[in-house]
Amino acid sequence: MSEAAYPANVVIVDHPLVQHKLSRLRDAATSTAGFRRLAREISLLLAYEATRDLKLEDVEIETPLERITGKHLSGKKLCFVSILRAGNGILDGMLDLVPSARVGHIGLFRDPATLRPVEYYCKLPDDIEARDCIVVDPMLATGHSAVAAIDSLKRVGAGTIIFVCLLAAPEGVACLAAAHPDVKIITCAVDRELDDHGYIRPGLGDAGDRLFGTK
Ligand SMILES: O=P(O)(O)OC[C@H]1O[C@H](OP(=O)(O)OP(=O)(O)O)[C@H](O)[C@@H]1O
Ligand SMILES: O=c1cc[nH]c(=O)[nH]1
Ligand SMILES: [Mg+2]
Repeated sequence: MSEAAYPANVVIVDHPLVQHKLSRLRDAATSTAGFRRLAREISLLLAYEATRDLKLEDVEIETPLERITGKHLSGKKLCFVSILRAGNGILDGMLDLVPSARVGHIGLFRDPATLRPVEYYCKLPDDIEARDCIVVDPMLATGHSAVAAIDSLKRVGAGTIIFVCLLAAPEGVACLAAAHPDVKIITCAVDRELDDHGYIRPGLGDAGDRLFGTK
């Protein structure tokens, strides 16, 4: 997928720090501890991009020297939604930047034979319909997991939804954009292709296993 062919709702974060950290995440020699730390650091930078359209309103502030009109956040409150388990590797960095956000968890694993997601857990804030959601998962491969998670959020009436990942495959971008054209997709890169096992190539391997050291 050439850059010109991306759907309009795709944002590639080309900041030098993000691209540098992404290369270190891709490197097979990066340790579990290093991978986890890098995922957290890069997520904080992605959170900066994902929150750039938050609404502001005027607020009166007394500085030590004078009274001014400043700005503070207004509008809908935020909820981060982590697609378990690898989403938790992104969640921590996001919460570093927005510690007051509520958090939902949707547990999905990909059936290795069908590459279809199987839901095993869902816990969302009671007031989800009053919140905008940032859904986090490091990998957008076929796109089926992201579509299933966003289907669940829309069923319970979530507000605006943004999807944040580290890496996407062209197939995943196309699938998510077709199912949910209203959802902005923020990623560090769109890689070449999916392989026959549904892995992103060149990719970074299995994000969950690299984050948690399970293989
Ligand atoms: O776009 P898709 O083809 O649906 O694939 C992407 C999904 O695969 C990975 O999770 P995995 O199923 O390996 O579960 P894990 O997070 O528990 O490791 C990844 O974290 C996504 O959730
Ligand atoms: O490349 C991939 C695809 C799905 N899930 C991963 O962790 N990596
Ligand atoms: Mg995994």
